[in-house]
Amino acid sequence: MTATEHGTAANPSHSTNNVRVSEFSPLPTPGEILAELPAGDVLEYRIERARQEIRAILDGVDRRLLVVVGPCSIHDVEAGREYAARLAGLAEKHREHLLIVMRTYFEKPRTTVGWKGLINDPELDGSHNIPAGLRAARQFLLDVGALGLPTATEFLEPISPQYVADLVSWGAIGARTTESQIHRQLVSGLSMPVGFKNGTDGGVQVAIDASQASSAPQAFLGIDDDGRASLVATRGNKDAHLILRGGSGGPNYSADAVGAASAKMAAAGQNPRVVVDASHANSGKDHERQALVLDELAERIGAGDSEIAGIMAESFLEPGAQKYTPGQDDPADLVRGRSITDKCMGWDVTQEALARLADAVAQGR
Ligand SMILES: O=C[C@H](O)[C@H](O)COP(=O)(O)O
Ligand SMILES: C=C(OP(=O)(O)O)C(=O)O
Repeated sequence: MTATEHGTAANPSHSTNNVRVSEFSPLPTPGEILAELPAGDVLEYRIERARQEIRAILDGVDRRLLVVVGPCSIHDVEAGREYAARLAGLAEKHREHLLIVMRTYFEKPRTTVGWKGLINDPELDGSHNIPAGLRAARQFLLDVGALGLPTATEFLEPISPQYVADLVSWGAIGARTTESQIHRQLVSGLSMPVGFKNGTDGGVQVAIDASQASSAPQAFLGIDDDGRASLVATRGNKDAHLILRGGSGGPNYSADAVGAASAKMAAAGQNPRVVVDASHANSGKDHERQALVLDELAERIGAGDSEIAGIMAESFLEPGAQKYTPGQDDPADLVRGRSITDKCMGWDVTQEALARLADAVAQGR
């Protein structure tokens, strides 16, 4: 007789299922949450128009620069709304040269453990009130949309997009999940342009493969609007593209690195125009370096670069970041408008960096 963790091999009626699951808590269905917090015709029209504009920039038809900018993560919706209102002003000011899309990131991939974002833990205390998180994320997207500002997010979970993706104009798959078949399949069915980050080791081939895989039709397991497990058949996403974010070997935003990555995308039959992330490994996660990276990119754009379709930057009301551990730290002690995940550029630096990018586009495109 073999002893096991839960009994003996002689006791076949003992369940072998969900041995390490402590709870299943049904969520409201996507259909229920969408009915509670509907987009409405005006916002749907704006989102579709923003997606078309982003597509045109990625294809080089619209000569503006796509600028995906905003907090590393949304943890305080009220501060996030203030940031959005300020950014909407900049979007209007620079609309001739920049298409500004706000980072509204609600799901954080962690290197090990840590706060996983507003959807997973909206109360920042480890209580994981996911129904409240889904509603908070959706309400935030509605609020930002009402300002006329398009939104961008990372899709990290295969189920959460059903609750929020209709309100998103640009999506990303992160460096830690670009190689995942689940995420590539997901992108093949998403309605907006989606960029794949290169891997955390700096490898771009995984993102090129991802772009190819997601542009093809796929069939996989997912859920429908009623939350039913479903076979999902997709048409493929023709607007997949590459995001260069640097890697463990260092940055990859130099003209040579961008040129090489762009040529590899073209050779694979994928969009050669790329988005360059000034943050993450391209700035060594140093928020002050982000502005320097953006200036270098602006210089090249001003000199006529045609490979950079867009840039990404992490920015919030206050510069830097503050350490926060759910269940240990008190949310009441947090500095308002400062990131609790990666370090962000502060507002003043952001304004100046975007103004220089707009000037560069005016000069070079
Ligand atoms: O942008 C976000 C972070 O870089 C990513 O989520 C990893 O964060 P961590 O290394 O702090 O877990
Ligand atoms: C997690 C992010 O980036 P990366 O996947 O490049 O680490 C991000 O942009 O928030």
